[in-house]
Amino acid sequence: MRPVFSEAGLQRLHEVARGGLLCAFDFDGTLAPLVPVPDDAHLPDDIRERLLRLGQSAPLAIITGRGMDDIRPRLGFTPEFLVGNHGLEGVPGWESLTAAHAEACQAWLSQLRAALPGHDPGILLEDKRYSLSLHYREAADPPAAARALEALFATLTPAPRVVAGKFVYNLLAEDRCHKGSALLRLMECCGARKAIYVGDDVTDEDVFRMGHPDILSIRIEASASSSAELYLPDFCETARLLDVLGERLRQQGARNWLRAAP
Ligand SMILES: O=P(O)(O)OC[C@H]1O[C@H](O[C@H]2O[C@H](CO)[C@@H](O)[C@H](O)[C@H]2O)[C@H](O)[C@@H](O)[C@@H]1O
Repeated sequence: MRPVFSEAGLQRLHEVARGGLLCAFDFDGTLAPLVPVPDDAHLPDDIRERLLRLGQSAPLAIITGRGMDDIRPRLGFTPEFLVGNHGLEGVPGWESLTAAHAEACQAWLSQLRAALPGHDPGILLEDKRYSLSLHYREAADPPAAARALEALFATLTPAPRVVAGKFVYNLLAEDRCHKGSALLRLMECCGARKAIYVGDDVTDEDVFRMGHPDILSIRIEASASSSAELYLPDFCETARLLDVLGERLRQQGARNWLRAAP
């Protein structure tokens, strides 16, 4: 992994920052700072303004683990593509696949609601209809809560795909719909030549590990185990990345081809 703000990193950024680029972002930890309570997360005004400016030069996609009903009001603007539930919701053409996910979630919900009262009260169950998140950031003993949750997941039927994140476990139905396949589908839908994808967590690795030659992947925070090509040291550098990317696209005369010319 190389830093974005290095000679080699900027060269890669400049290579992709031309017409035909789709700019895609994760939400929590990438566009919005992480906060202890998931419901308190918000998009900072200065990031929203930068995204609106960037959106004049390239189509925007937000691909988040949150449900669609949750993410939409947090943005305060409408990107060309909004994908929720780690790629399960909002991808054009995939609408018929969601019913099986909803059914699996209902089964897990009733089993978890019966079992969770015996566990740390700091564990938070987030029902996102097509996937579930179990947060343990606020547990009295987070490592013990994580171990107890993992043991509990092993008893669930049908067996979920468990993806660990930042003080969270995501329960997903086994499927090929994930952030990586969602991004490829969005590129196909809008005819994007290249994409840039910025994310910070484990489900973003579904994009990074594809190693797709037309996708420049950027992780927030360096990590030896990540497959992302470049990194930003922390969330505070997101604004700078949006500025540099936007400026470069403007210099290249790039236009958001999905919007009518002004
Ligand atoms: O794919 P993302 O947009 O990054 O969403 C991933 C999960 O984000 C939220 O949880 C995370 O952010 C919370 C707010 O900062 C934080 O409290 C929590 O510890 C993090 O795991 C969201 O609640 C989940 O539904 C998303 O899957």
